[in-house]
Amino acid sequence: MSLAATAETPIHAPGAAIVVDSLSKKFGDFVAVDDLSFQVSPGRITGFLGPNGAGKTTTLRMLLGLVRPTHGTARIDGMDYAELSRPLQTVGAALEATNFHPGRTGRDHLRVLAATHRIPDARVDQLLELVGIPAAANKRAGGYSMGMRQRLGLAAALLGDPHVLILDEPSNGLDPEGIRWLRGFLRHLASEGKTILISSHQLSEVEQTVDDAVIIANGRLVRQGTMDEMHGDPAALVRTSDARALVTALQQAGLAAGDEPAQGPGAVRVGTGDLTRVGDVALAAGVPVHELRVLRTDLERLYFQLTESPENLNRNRETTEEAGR
Ligand SMILES: Nc1ncnc2c1ncn2[C@@H]1O[C@H](COP(=O)(O)OP(=O)(O)OP(=O)(O)O)[C@@H](O)[C@H]1O
Repeated sequence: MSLAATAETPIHAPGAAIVVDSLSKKFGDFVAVDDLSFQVSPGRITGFLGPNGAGKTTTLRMLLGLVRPTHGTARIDGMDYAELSRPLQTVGAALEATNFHPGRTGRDHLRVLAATHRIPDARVDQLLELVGIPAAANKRAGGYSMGMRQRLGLAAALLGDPHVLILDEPSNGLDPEGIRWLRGFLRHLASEGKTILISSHQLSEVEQTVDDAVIIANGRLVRQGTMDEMHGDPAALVRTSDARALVTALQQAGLAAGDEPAQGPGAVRVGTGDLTRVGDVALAAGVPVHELRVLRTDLERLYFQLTESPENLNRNRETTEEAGR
């Protein structure tokens, strides 16, 4: 089943473990989250994306029962967080990478958490190994780098082996190797059937990690769907020394084709992802081909188009003129 959806027609994912429905949060007169609806499917990594101040953390905090919605619901397994009988075993969350007692070692931090939920110490060591900080486990968390704190937060989230994971900006502070590690790690967890929701204000960072995306701006949903849907219909880019002859040949073969000046001289866009077919048509027409590749929608550009369009322009961004008043 396709997860195709627009801002107006939210995803209805069968068996969704996370369901946000008409969710709003006001702080005084300020609407931080505005009638937001989306669902998150098991076995998939969903990116929760939006610029700074868009309302991502507030939404995640409502899912975790830390902020009370003004209107609507944010449910996990069909329940408010407070209704979950085994919360740590249901949902693991890492909201901030800084909330560790600085004087406590990483291992002790996890042990305290484990003890209060009757989770054996063996699980703590297993997790420290799994997130790649066994050597740092006996050092005080106060001396951890941002990346190490992220890994410790991830271990804490996984302590109860929950089937839902909610991670706020998990790649913050990770170096490129750490980001690659995180990507593989989350992919492995998703392959086990876990439901994973990760927030980020940087699409480029999560683009290769997520299967689905929910994009918000100013507290409102602006787009959601699978990454394939975000990329749009497949197209081919072919570069030739005779664009006119190639376009004619492609059109005669029943393919939509036209010049694509944005891609430079001699570029032709073809409405198919089937590169073999395009190459065969060019060969049959005797037209030289200098380049042939799949043309994808630039997601970063799409993200900026969506989040910086006039109606979605970031309300938190004051002009210097306004700031000076
Ligand atoms: N307790 C609060 N009281 C008043 N305003 C708040 C409160 N919490 C959040 N806000 C405001 O709500 C808006 C959304 O904040 P939120 O932290 O949810 O955004 P975000 O998308 O997570 O941003 P970032 O990417 O910077 O973390 C911001 O303008 C923020 O200042």
